[in-house]
Parts: sequence; structure tokens; C-alpha cells
Amino acid sequence: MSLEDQDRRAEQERVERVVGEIARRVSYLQQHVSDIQADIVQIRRNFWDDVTVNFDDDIEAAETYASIKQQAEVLSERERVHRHAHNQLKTLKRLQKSPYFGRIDFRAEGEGEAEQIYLGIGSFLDEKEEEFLVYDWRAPVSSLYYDYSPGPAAYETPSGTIQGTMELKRQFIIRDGELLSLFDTGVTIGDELLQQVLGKQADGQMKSIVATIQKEQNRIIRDVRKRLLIVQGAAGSGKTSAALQRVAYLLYRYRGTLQSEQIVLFSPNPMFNSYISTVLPELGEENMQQTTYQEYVQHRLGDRFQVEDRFAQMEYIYTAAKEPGYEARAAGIRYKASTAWLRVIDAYLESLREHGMCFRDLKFRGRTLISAQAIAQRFYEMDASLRIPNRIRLLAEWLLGELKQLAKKEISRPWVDEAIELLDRDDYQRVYQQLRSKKQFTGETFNDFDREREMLALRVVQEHFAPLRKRVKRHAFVDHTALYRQLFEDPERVRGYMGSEELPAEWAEICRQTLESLSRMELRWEDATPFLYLRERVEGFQTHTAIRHVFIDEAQDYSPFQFAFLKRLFPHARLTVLGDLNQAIYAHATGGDDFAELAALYGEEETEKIILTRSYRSTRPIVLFTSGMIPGGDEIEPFNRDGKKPTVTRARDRADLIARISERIGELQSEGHRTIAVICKTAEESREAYEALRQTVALRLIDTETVSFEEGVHVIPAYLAKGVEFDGVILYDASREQYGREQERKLFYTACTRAMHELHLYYRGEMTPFVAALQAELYEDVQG
Ligand SMILES: Nc1ncnc2c1ncn2[C@@H]1O[C@H](COP(=O)(O)OP(=O)(O)OP(=O)(O)O)[C@@H](O)[C@H]1O
Repeated sequence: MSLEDQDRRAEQERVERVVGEIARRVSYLQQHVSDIQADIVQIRRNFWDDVTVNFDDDIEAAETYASIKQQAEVLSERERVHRHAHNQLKTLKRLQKSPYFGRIDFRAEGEGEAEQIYLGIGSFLDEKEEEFLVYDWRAPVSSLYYDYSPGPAAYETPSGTIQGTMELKRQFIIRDGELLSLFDTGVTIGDELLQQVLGKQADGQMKSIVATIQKEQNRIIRDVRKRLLIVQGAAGSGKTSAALQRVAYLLYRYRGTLQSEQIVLFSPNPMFNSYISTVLPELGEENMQQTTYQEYVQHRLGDRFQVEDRFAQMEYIYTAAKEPGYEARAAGIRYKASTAWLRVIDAYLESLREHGMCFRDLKFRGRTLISAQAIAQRFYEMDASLRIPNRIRLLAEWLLGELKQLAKKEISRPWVDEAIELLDRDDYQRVYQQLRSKKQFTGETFNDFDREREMLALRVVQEHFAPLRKRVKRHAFVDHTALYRQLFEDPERVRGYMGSEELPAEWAEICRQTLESLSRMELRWEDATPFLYLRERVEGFQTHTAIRHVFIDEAQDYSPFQFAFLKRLFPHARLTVLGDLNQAIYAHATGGDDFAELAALYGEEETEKIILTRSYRSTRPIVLFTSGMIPGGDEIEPFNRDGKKPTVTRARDRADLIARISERIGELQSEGHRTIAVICKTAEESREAYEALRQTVALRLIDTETVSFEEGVHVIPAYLAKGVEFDGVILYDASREQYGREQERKLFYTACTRAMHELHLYYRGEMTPFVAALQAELYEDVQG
């Protein structure tokens, strides 16, 4: 038997031995879990039998309370043990199918023998709990696997660096407990394995990449030194993947202190949430909190305004170029996204300490009880050194006091008599009891009647004042809308709040447009964050102090203003920010070529930046084609996976276009591709394509409301395809008319880079200049 065969046999035997051990542990745990489950059912069923309930006096009540609490604690302890065992069981069942994917033999300096370290998605000890049969991929020693090839190697532990030599590095594919293949690897983690993984068809769910994490991705996963980690990475370079494995790593490294609820991921759209939702559970971890920035802002703003959807803003930008006011709106979007605008608002807030606060009258039954002017006067009578939020709190207290006085005056009004008439018997009864208990009856019918009326009246007024008091407690007397409006009422006003910075040339028109939408109680997307920021600063920022880690994917789509806002929202969190400036498709994108403004957020000392240039998603021909469209594209390094060249087809007319696309979808399906997207520029175009294609192909139209990502054929606007990928991509209309303006380049690039295995472009008329400028050998030109 050759050495290779011997090795293979030894490994197969080890797999069998480990799988056998796991199976034993699984059956033990299964029994354990069902015992605890029975316990829990028992405790729940008998909960009230085991507590003594007695509320006769205070002492008895306290004892009752203590006994309920004790019983509840027993229950919650059992439930915790159950959860833990259940999770352990889930991980073990996964390990049973594929216990590990890698092995390294590492000889630490000064040690005689190398230790064999097998890596899997969770750790597993032998029966005596002495030897690790499998190490968790996140254990300190496991990083050797990702960072080194055989030779000198080192890894960090909490107690320092361990130096040594890696004598072997091996990869396995084990399925259903059977060793399918193994290879000893060199420099990078097995191109062979990566080839296999990347060559597969997508099934609508993102996969974990733990078996093939690359060295530069490993840095993203494990780097915890700085407050802010910025990842600038090419399309398909594994930013999202690395981010998710990083979440798993953090949960492992800080287990005991960090819970998944303390991690938030801001994702590009609701569908993306469904796309990535299985990665962490696959790794035996719970998902972090997920939201989109839009959802979050809308939630905070409440329903006072109709808040524009950010995709609606984008739709406007890409479809309304010929409408009047377009340039001003576009300039406004850019300006309101900048930190210059944030500084204007800060200066404005500073000036509000002296004058200009806006309040609302406190009205009751159409009458002004306390005028906005009186509120403002009180506000400015307060100590000027007090911060605005503190003054507002004091104002609220003062207003509640005033309302109390006003209620007393109100009781003599005629409406109160009418309201008393409408009271029911119970109310009378209660007042009567109250008077009796306070011994306020004089025995003189006349007086008693007066007192009773007085009490009933007060009761009525208090009841009617309740919503007013609620409004005061909610600080509804502060007119935030007017405060924001004020910034635009006189276009010259903001000049007073700025240093040497310039306003956009279209400022007067921007002011007019903003006022117009505010008067309709509509808040445009570009105003949503600035408005919220102003309101929060006036009211006192509500922050999320429990959150420890914030992840922001597709970060190029956030404005500097939004980043500054996010920084304030999460004062105790570390930020991991991942983006690709070449995919910046929002109108507020400033066109900068690095994340300089973002890097300034926490200062150089607290910022780490990692650049990923290797692209894994698409085949080599697709990467070569797409990277030619963007500046600096030659730095993008395709992973060496072969495939067909992209095709570019000119259709004679619309009917020809639809027929060719339908035919292509059929071909892609017969080749076995499971996720196929017809990518359009906008929602408008998507609807049109969908209507035309559905006659011949079964497909699904994706819009902003779509929350699940599935296999099949989709018609989707490019901006909703952000972050996701498809086996085959068809560009519905790659003409100059659709993608002719420079600002459409990144949208076009984003659409094309969604393709994993095949990319096909169609157009009528003239081809987009972004493709026309490429070397002809990068694609196959098909003329209709
Ligand atoms: N180390 C790896 N091993 C296996 N697959 C990988 C690896 N890195 C990335 N991939 C795969 O490459 C594809 C792209 O990864 P991902 O979506 O994380 O990239 P991205 O940088 O977020 O892309 P984009 O910015 O274009 O949305 C995914 O299918 C992912 O599974």
C-alpha cells in the first residue's frame, strides 16, 4: 500500500472513530434533553401547587411573592440548561455528518512532537474530556490553518504568541460521516476545494465559508483591536461572508459576556436578511439583530410624516432626469448627506439656546390654554447654561404644574356641567365615597351638594385634561417640524451657521422644494436623518447602550451624515463597516475614492482598514469583463475559475429581445442553474420586463416589499440585487439610453457583478458605452 493510501486509510479510520464517539454523545444528550424537557413540563404543570399563595397581610404577600419568584427561578434555570443542551445537540448532529474539514500538525517551539489539530464548526472532546478530537475553527490555535502554509508559523493566545512549525496542512471533504476526499495543501487554502465550492449552483441561501476562509478574510474575522474596522473590498470578495463569520467568531471569543442580541447588522434590503439568515445557525450560533437603515429611521420617526422610501428616491434619480427641479433635488440630496450640513445643524442648535425655539400652543377645546409664546418665554427665562434637552424637561414639569392650576379654573365652565350630567351612577358613587372617607360632609345639604359638584367637576376636567398631560409628557409642545422648516424659510439664514463652506448653487430652489414637501407632511429621504438628528439633539439623544457590535454592510451607500448619526446612536459599540466604493449607487455618493470621511469618525488610532482585492463570486471571464468598467479595476484579482465569456446581444426590436431572453432563460435552466435573475435598471423597467416575460417563463417580480430570497427566475431592479448573487444574470437593457450617464456606471457594474457563472447582456439601439469601451475579446458579441 502506498503512503498515500495508508494516510487515507488512517484518516478514514479516524473519521469513523470520531463519528462513533459523536453518535454516542448525541444519544446521551438526546436522553438528557428529553429528561430536562420532562422536568420543565412537570414544573410548569405543578407551578401553583408548589407555591403558597396568601395575600392576607403584607408579610404573607411578601412570602407569596418570594415563593413565586423562587419557583420561577427554578423553571428558568431548567429552561436555560435545556437551551444549552439543545444547542449542543444541534452542533453535534452537524459534526456527526462532517466532523472536521481541516487538519494541521503543529510543533510548538521546544516541544518534541507535533500536535495534530483537527478543525470543525465546533469543538469536541473525547469521553474523558482530556483530548480535543475536534477544535472549533475559532479557537486561537485554529488561526494557524488560515494564516500559514507548512513551515514556520505562530498564533496569538491571550497569554502571548506561540511560535513553532507547521508540519502538515490537510483538507477534507466529509459528507454523512464518510471521507470523500483529502488533499494536502500549500500556500493558500486549497484552490481545489475552493474551486469545488465556488463552482456549485446557488440555492438562494448564503453558505458559511469556514472551511475555505482566506488569509486576508481571516484578519477581518479576528481583528478586534480597534473601535472601527473598515473593509473596502471588490465585488464578490467575501465582505458579507467575512462579516458573518466574524459575528460567529465574536460570539465564540466573548461567550459568556456577549449575546447575539447585542450585535446589530444593518443590511441593504429586507430580502438580504432572508438570503443570509442560515449562515449563523449553520455554524451553531443564533442570528444577530438585523434591520435596514430605512426600517430603523422610519421606526424612530413614528408616523407623523410620510417618509419617502430610499428606493423611491433612487427611482426618482434614475428616471426623472428630465423633470423640472431635478438638478436642485439631486444637489440637495448630496448636500444634505454631507457633514457640512451636519455642522450647520449643530451651529443652528447652538443658536437655539439663545433664541428661535419653536413651540406649539397647548390647546383645549379649541382654546389656547398656554401659548407657544408663553412657553418660549419660559424657556428663555431659564439659565442659559442649561442644555436644551434639560430645559425641555423642566418646561414639561412646569407645564404639568400649570395644567393643574388651569384645571381648577376650568371647573366653573358650562361644558363641565354638561359633562357631569353625562356621568354614570358609578362615578357619583365613587365621589360620594371619597367625600365620606375624607369626612367632608357637613350635614348641610346645600354645602354637601356644592362639594359634591366641585369634586365631580374636577374629576371631569382631569379626565379631559389627560390627553393634554400625555402630550406634555411626550414633549409634543416642541414643534420639531417648525424647527426644521425654519432652516429653509429664509435661504440666507443658514449662511449665518456656516464657516467658509459653500452652499450649493441651487440652494434657494432646494429650500423651496423642502418646504413644499414638509407642508404636505412628507419627509423626503434626504431629510429623514437630518430631521431625526435635529429632533434627537433637541430632546436628548436616545442611544442604544447595550449594543456592543454594529455591522454595516454595503457601507458605500451610507452618507457621512448617516455615519455620524450611527456613531452617536451606538456609543458603546465597535463598528465593522464593509463596502465597495465602485458599487456606490445612491445619489448622495460623493465619488470619493476611499472611506476617508468614515475613517475620520473615530480617528486614526482607533481605525483599522483592510482591503480585499480577490474576487470569488464570478468566473474569471466575468471578473475580467466587469473589472474593465471601473477605475482601478485592474487591481481586482479574479479567483481562477473558468467559465464562458459574457455575451452581449443586440436585439432587433422588443419582440426579438423578449424572445431571446426567454430562450436564454430556458438554456440556463437546462444547464442546471437554479437561481437566475433578469436585472433591470429600475422598478419601472422591472415591471415592464416581468409583464412581457411572464407570458413564456415562470418568474417572480422582486420589489421593495419582497422579504424572501428563493431559487428560481427573478426580475429585479439592480439596486435590490445589492449584496446577493445568482448563477446566471441577464441584463435586460444594456443600451446607451439606460446606462449612458457617468452616474449610471456604478449601478451597471453592480448589476453585472451579481453573476456567479454566466452573464448575458441584451440591448436595442446602441450599446452602453461602459461595454463599448471594453476590449472586444472580453465578451462574445452577438448581433441580431
Ligand atoms: N473564502 C471563501 N470560500 C468560499 N467561498 C467564498 C469565500 N469568500 C467568498 N466566497 C463566496 O464568494 C461569493 C461572494 O461573497 P460575498 O457575497 O461575501 O462578497 P461581497 O464582497 O459581500 O460581495 P458584494 O460586495 O459584491 O455584494 C459568495 O458566494 C461567497 O460564498
